[in-house]
Amino acid sequence: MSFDRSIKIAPSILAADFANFGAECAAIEAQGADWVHVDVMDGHFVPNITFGPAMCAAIRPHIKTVMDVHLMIAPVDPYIDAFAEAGADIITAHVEAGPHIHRTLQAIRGAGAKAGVALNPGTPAAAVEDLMDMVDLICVMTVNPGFGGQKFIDMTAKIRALRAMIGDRPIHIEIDGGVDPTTAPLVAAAGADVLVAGSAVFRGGSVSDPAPYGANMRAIRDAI
Ligand SMILES: O=C(CO)[C@H](O)[C@H](O)COP(=O)(O)O
Ligand SMILES: [Fe+2]
Repeated sequence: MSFDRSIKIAPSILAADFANFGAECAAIEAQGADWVHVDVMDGHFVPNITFGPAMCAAIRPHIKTVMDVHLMIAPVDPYIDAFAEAGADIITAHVEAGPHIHRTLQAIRGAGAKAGVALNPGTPAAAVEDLMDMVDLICVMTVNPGFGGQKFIDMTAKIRALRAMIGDRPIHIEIDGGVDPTTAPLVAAAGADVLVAGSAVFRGGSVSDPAPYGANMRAIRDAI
């Protein structure tokens, strides 16, 4: 995976048809998705449960681009190898998920994946200041994690602070939650390059009628 600073759209399959994940991944890629974002929730770190490494391994053959795995679980470390073996290109852990995020990021890279760190809306940019040499991606949550379809929380000041902190290092800034044609231009202007969008991409479409996925992604790109 080479570094690319251009704007990328990463549809979250949290908004896909849960009975059809493989076909949904293929459909969003065919419609122009740059990455596929996979939300793993444990009912403990966040108040919702989704899926684990076996599901990631099952959808991996249906993803040609990048499988971007967002872990909303605690603890993280016991599961890193399983998600790496499932084919995750990027594994993102929350800074709030445990006391040893530095060790977690080392373990993610050690398992052969790119390392991401996520910040909840209530966590300041300064929480990752000493991790700049440990991360490939910083995920700024613009909702409180746990559910799709929530209202965007403005984190543009945090994104600007992170962009300044990153300087010319090859680190992505990913935005997750409530991204749509109205909010995407704000976060892109602040310095984000990866836009996760669930409901705004999947609305109106299906595997048998995937054209709305493409139109929804074009609407986001055109708005930026
Ligand atoms: O991590 C997440 C929620 O915790 C999801 O990736 C996010 O909410 C995307 O969904 P939407 O675009 O519908 O807000
Ligand atoms: Fe996510």
